[in-house]
Amino acid sequence: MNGFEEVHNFLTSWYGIVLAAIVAYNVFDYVRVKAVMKKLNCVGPTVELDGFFGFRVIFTLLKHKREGTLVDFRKDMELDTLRFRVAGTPMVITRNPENIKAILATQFNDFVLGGRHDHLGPLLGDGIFTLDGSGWKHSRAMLRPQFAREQVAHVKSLEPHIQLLAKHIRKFQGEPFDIQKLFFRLTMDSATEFLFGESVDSLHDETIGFSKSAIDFDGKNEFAEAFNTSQIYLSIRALAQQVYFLINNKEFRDANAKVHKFADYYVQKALSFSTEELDKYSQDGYIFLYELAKQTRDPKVLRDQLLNILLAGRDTTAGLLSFTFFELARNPDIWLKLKEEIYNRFGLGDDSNLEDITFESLKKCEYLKALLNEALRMYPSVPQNFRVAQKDTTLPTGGGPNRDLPVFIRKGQTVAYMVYALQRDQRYYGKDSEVFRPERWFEPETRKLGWAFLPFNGGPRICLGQQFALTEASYVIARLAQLFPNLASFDDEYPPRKASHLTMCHQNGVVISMT
Ligand code: HEM
Repeated sequence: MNGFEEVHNFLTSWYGIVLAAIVAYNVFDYVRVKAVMKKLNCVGPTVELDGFFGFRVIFTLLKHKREGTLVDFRKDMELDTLRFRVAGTPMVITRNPENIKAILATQFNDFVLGGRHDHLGPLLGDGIFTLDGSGWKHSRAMLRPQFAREQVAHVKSLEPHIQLLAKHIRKFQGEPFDIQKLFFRLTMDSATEFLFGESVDSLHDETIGFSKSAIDFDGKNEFAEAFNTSQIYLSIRALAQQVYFLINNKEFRDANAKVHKFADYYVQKALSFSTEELDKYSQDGYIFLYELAKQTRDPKVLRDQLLNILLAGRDTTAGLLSFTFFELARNPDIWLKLKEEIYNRFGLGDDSNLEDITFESLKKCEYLKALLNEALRMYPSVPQNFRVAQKDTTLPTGGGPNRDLPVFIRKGQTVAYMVYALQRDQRYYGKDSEVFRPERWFEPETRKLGWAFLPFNGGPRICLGQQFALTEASYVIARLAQLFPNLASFDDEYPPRKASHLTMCHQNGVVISMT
């Protein structure tokens, strides 16, 4: 066979055709991308050398996850914006505030949530947190008014949960305990009460004299645990990206079924009431489900939206409280200043006037506000997040030799934005950006931060529960300062190891003592 015949045979074989198609596709794509980049007046993202197709990155990420340093990975990267591959899949990451503003606000319509609906769908269905486009718009329009009304009212309903939390703390009699575990139970109880009209009472247990048999219906006791289990699987599905469907075992499906059973029970109860009855029951206290049931009678819509909000609001608030107490316990001077403010405004001890602690009066506690800002800066509950380009587009800056030209983002490209890294960047927070210092929030520099402080996101998808969360966290902190003036840390590791699932918390808990 001569050379010509060999080439002819290769080109007409199946593998020859496949290879030629791949080459042709890549040439066509290259030419197309060059033309689009010229039209959009931008350059390609700076590409980081990432070894063989970026397979090394997977091992690096897993190592960081195991060690509780996943969010610290990339924090100190030299460039603001770059592209690297994770097991062959290109990913652009940025911590530049201008780029983040473009993704979330000025070029909002160029980006979508990507695979979130597939990853979280088995538990959350179609709701504000999982939907894009018109489905999201509709959800947001429906849910927004509920938050405006709720903001003012909800501190009173927190007090019974605080009393239970205090019982748990007292039972340790000054010995060290993990307060993070208790905060996760507290926020589950308060969130279920606010959303469904009845708490799952996960803080009720034998150790403080409650019997487990005191339940209303089958499934209530299992709910909190099932929700936690399901959330772990959801975070693994989100990590698994395109192969998310492989994570779908019986434990996950059973946990979802238990959560749905619980939610369905309350949805059916709400649907059995007329509008007048719903109004009457709401008079005693705000119930999210009952307000929503006045707008829609569709049980699936009600269930999905409630679970979306529970997922968005519960762990985030528990994480904020846990990190705040972690730092308070390590910093006696900050704890002292906080107590001074709380005692001056609301008094001290069991007999302080609870009526004085309201949404409005908490907002006037400037040191408490600075403390929460600082906790959200150093430990944002959502430390990194993703969007996917739904068309060829650009990010405003980070490309070219001086890293100041617009960067090309192709359709389908995942862009990760690193809030944790951004909020510890010395360019915005100064040389002591790694120091927990609430006082910085009284300095003029922090007024100019703009998009460099983003714990609640920005743009049209900004957190709906921001005021709700800050009010709840403020109330819990103020009440604990009144009830337990003495606080000590038993965590000897700093910086703390952080577990990063869908949200961030302490990998090893927050061990403190309180009396
Ligand atoms: C410290 C507490 C909280 C933090 C740090 C926080 C942070 C965030 C962030 C970063 C997002 C954007 C997620 C994204 O678009 O990918 C978000 C969305 C959302 N949050 Fe929060 N959140 C907190 C508490 C709450 C609470 C208590 C609620 C409700 C009771 C809530 C309800 C929501 C909802 C409904 C969304 C979706 C908004 C939309 O997509 O239009 N959040 N939150």
